Amino acid sequence: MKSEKLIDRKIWIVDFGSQYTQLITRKSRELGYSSEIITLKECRELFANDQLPDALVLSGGPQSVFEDENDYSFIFNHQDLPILGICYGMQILGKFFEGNVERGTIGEYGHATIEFTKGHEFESCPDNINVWMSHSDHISIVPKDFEVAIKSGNGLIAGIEHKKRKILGLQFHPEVEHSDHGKDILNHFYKNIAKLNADWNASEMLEEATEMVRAIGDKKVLCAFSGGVDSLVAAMLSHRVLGDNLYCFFVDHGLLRPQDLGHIKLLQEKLPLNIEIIDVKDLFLSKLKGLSDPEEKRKMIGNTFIEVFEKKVHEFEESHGINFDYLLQGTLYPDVIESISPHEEDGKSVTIKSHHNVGGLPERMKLKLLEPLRHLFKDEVRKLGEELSLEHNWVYRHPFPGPGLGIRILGEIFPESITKVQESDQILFEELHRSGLYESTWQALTVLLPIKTVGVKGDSRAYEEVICLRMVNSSDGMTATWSDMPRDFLSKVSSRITNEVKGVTRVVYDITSKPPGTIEWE
Ligand SMILES: Nc1ncnc2c1ncn2[C@@H]1O[C@H](COP(=O)(O)OP(=O)(O)OP(=O)(O)O)[C@@H](O)[C@H]1O
Ligand SMILES: O=c1[nH]c(=O)c2[nH+]cn([C@@H]3O[C@H](COP(=O)(O)O)[C@@H](O)[C@H]3O)c2[nH]1
Ligand SMILES: NC(=O)CC[C@H](N)C(=O)O
Ligand SMILES: [Mg+2]
Repeated sequence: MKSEKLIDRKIWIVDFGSQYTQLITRKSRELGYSSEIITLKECRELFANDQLPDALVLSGGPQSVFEDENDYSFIFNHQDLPILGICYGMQILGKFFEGNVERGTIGEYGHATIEFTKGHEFESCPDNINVWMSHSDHISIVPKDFEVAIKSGNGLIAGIEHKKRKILGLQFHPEVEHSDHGKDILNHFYKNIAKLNADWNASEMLEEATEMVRAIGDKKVLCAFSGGVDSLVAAMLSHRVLGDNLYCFFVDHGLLRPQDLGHIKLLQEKLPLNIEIIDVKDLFLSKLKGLSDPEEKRKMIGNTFIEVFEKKVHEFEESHGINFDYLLQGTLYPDVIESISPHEEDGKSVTIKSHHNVGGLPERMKLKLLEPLRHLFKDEVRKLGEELSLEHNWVYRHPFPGPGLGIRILGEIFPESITKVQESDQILFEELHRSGLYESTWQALTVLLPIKTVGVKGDSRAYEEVICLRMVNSSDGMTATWSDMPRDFLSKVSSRITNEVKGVTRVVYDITSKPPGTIEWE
């Protein structure tokens, strides 16, 4: 379900299934334009209700226009609507406006040079630039009323512009990092062709998120509060509206690090929030006993979270006469995007991992979800945290997943394995802080590998387990590269872990990016 707020967005991006669609939103927002991804179906419904954006972007996509039977006249009949077609989106323009699209045989993948034609120079772009291509079909004859605006190094048409209307087609992907001046190219479209004004900034984001909370009225809200950036920002902005109607609960499932409980206690002391710690360590451990499959573990953790909150709801009804209407969570846009799919009506995409907080609530709970950050990316949430004047180190705290160490102990979870990860994690963070490297990586963690290797400790043979260090750089967790940490630091952490953590003889460093790896190991 889309929020009604969607119709206030300046730019809508119709998703045809490109792996880069999400980046178009990001880059547009970085340029200061509010934008949101929608499906073609949603676009058709909104247009049918006379709801139009200030500009529409048609994304790339894996299919070929030769197999596309959609009628796009509902879009193109709007003479004044600024439209940008990227890759597949440009081929849709080519077909609709009766140019010629040729089915590709070899394709053009990777870097290519492009050149702007005379009269079509783009602001802040030099004449020749390097861009990222990923297509096989191409436009061979420019449609009527269009001109070639950009040519590629190998003579193909790389961009077309309508002579009178505000329509631009690009065969390459300006949204990816590999395209030089990609953001300038998008900006040229928004600013000089579509004539939009930038409107997206921290106070606008805060106002919009607050409005979602205001809209629920005088209701009791149960907040799933982890102390992580997302739920902290969600709770603090909600508290300004809800005051005493907001009740925060922190679930101690026993899969936490020492730093997490410390952080919660500090927040309890320093914030105006009403935060209760629910100790359910034994419940979680008993539920997880015997489980070793990652998805089974994740689902069990997710369900147990719900069970714990359900009990709280009853307890408050019975003992305090308080009825909760809403569950407040720090769900972010990437979680929401993952559940949008252009291909299936019900919007289900392939499940890589079941996140503990997006499984939905059972019918019987009657709680509605309140997710004021559901339109934002992590770095935007951090900006909101700053706008709310929250302490810098709270806002820039590394993310920590809801299932906690449960997904950092591969296979079955035993109490001794929890201790090993807790202790190694503690050492890693002490050293990150000591060396001033905490903010040079986006997320740091240790994983326990349940395999034994031979080592030598104090002249005797050791046959013990392995700790893997993982540190990554990212902006929103959707993609990541491994952090190239200084050798001295890695060596210090490794020797402290093998010396101080019982049962660990070997430390390895994970040098896998995402994709193909994910950040967590399960
Ligand atoms: N231990 C917990 N107790 C209560 N709620 C939790 C707990 N862990 C996670 N949640 C809920 O699940 C949501 C998603 O978790 P997630 O880790 O993605 O966000 P976060 O903890 O708020 O921020 P961060 O990503 O920085 O760790 C949280 O916003 C919070 O609502
Ligand atoms: O709240 C959460 N519940 C989860 O179930 C979950 N799984 C992964 N993560 C965090 O999400 C980011 C991306 O992780 P992955 O690359 O492993 O999918 C990383 O920051 C992970 O720590 C989770 N957060
Ligand atoms: N990336 C794309 O949008 C590709 C469009 C189309 N599938 C092609 O191969 O040409
Ligand atoms: Mg967290």
